[in-house]
Amino acid sequence: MNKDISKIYFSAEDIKVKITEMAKELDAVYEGEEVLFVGVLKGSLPFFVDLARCVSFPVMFDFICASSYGSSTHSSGTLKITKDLSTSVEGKNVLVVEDILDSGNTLFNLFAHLSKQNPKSLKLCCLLDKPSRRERDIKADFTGFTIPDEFVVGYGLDYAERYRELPYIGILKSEVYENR
Ligand SMILES: O=P(O)(O)OC[C@H]1O[C@H](OP(=O)(O)OP(=O)(O)O)[C@H](O)[C@@H]1O
Ligand SMILES: Nc1nc2[nH]cnc2c(=O)[nH]1
Repeated sequence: MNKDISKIYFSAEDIKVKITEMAKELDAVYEGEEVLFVGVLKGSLPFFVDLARCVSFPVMFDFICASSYGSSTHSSGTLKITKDLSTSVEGKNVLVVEDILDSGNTLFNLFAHLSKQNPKSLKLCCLLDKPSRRERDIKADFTGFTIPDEFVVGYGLDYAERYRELPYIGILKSEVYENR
């Protein structure tokens, strides 16, 4: 285990099992449809590719690079889009694929941005949900794990750009961010 992690919350195997369950849920909703998966970079990347390979319907890929955190464990509340989508979402089934829904600031603002572009449908799929920290009225249509108010890293989730490569999701030792 990485020395900065105090506890593994979800192992690589736990994540794999959960993604298989989520893919079945998605298959039931999107049967016979083509879906544009919109990955919110950078944190969603591992989840995005693993999920896309597990579903049975045809998937198109696009990515938006949006962040409201920077090098902090608290949301700034404002969304910075550094790379927008490369295709139009108009008339398409759009599934936004995210690693975590926390304050809701990022996804609330992103949904406002995407819904203006008239997609056929617009839904949200998050691997993790931290409802106790919500500041905006937003819910995921598909959720993997609901977690308490702890800052987690790994499987795409970073702290100051580190730990994204870990195959599991764990809790970062508080001294790592308290000592910065
Ligand atoms: O609900 P919120 O409080 O807005 O938090 C959720 C957002 O925080 C993380 O992104 P981050 O801004 O850290 O960027 P990253 O994906 O590049 O790590 C995560 O990927 C979500 O986009
Ligand atoms: N790495 C990480 N990024 C987040 N963004 C919002 N919540 C979190 C979290 O718990 N961990």
